[in-house]
Amino acid sequence: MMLQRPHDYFVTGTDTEIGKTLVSSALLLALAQQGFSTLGMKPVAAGADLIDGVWHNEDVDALMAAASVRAAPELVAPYLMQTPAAPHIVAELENLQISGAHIQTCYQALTQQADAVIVEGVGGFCVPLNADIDTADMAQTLGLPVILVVGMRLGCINHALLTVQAIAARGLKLAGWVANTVDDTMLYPDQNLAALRARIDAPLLGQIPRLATPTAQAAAGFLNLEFLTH
Ligand SMILES: Nc1ncnc2c1ncn2[C@@H]1O[C@H](COP(=O)(O)OP(=O)(O)OP(=O)(O)O)[C@@H](O)[C@H]1O
Ligand SMILES: C[C@H](N)[C@H](N)CCCCCC(=O)O
Ligand SMILES: [Mg+2]
Repeated sequence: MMLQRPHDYFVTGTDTEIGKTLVSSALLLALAQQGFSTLGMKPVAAGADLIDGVWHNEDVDALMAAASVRAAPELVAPYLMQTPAAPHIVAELENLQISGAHIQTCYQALTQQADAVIVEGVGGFCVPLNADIDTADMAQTLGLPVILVVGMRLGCINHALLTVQAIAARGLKLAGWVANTVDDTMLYPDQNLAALRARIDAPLLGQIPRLATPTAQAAAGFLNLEFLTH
């Protein structure tokens, strides 16, 4: 059995497009500020553009830019698919067999190259990867503590609490959560945050406002990893 690495985490979210990549990139910077070498991983990426003959995915590029060391793109993003849609559908269309064992092999190779590896999921916690496994299985296979990004908008309380239940049901530890402002016109933002704080038994690692320029640096300024548990 592999020894638990103290600074590796699996980042999931309440939905797609709610700030997982922004927070993962910010975590990479915040951990580097603490003196750790860092790498990001996006095992399953759906949506890519051909630039100068190379397929690029925005999340993968962002995670590689925020990492403190460079790793081979095929380890950082072992399954990079062209179409921005549900991964199990795209994988089938692109004739890709997504394998949890291969993802684990790539993750283990990355652990040889950095003190901290931050793995970003795809979409929410229970997104299928093929007929047999979903992202929750991937987190379980990697055995990593989970950081939950809650996209703060109306409806997020239910999504967050269901995700917390699903993480616990997989026997995984919720190491912390981040409140990321998706909709800054949401009514009663403080009360929504309080409702989540009262119900999520894990530290709140930061509250990120709607940023005019959503860079990893700007987001990292709103994170406090002091209470991050493993
Ligand atoms: N706090 C914020 N302020 C301003 N823009 C934000 C904020 N959080 C996220 N965004 C923007 O919203 C978009 C979605 O964020 P991000 O890519 O991090 O989501 P995601 O959860 O990783 O999505 P996916 O499911 O596609 O991986 C990006 O354009 C990002 O820059
Ligand atoms: C393309 C997008 N940005 C994500 N990478 C994939 C999101 C899949 C969501 C599937 C679902 O829950 O319905
Ligand atoms: Mg992302």
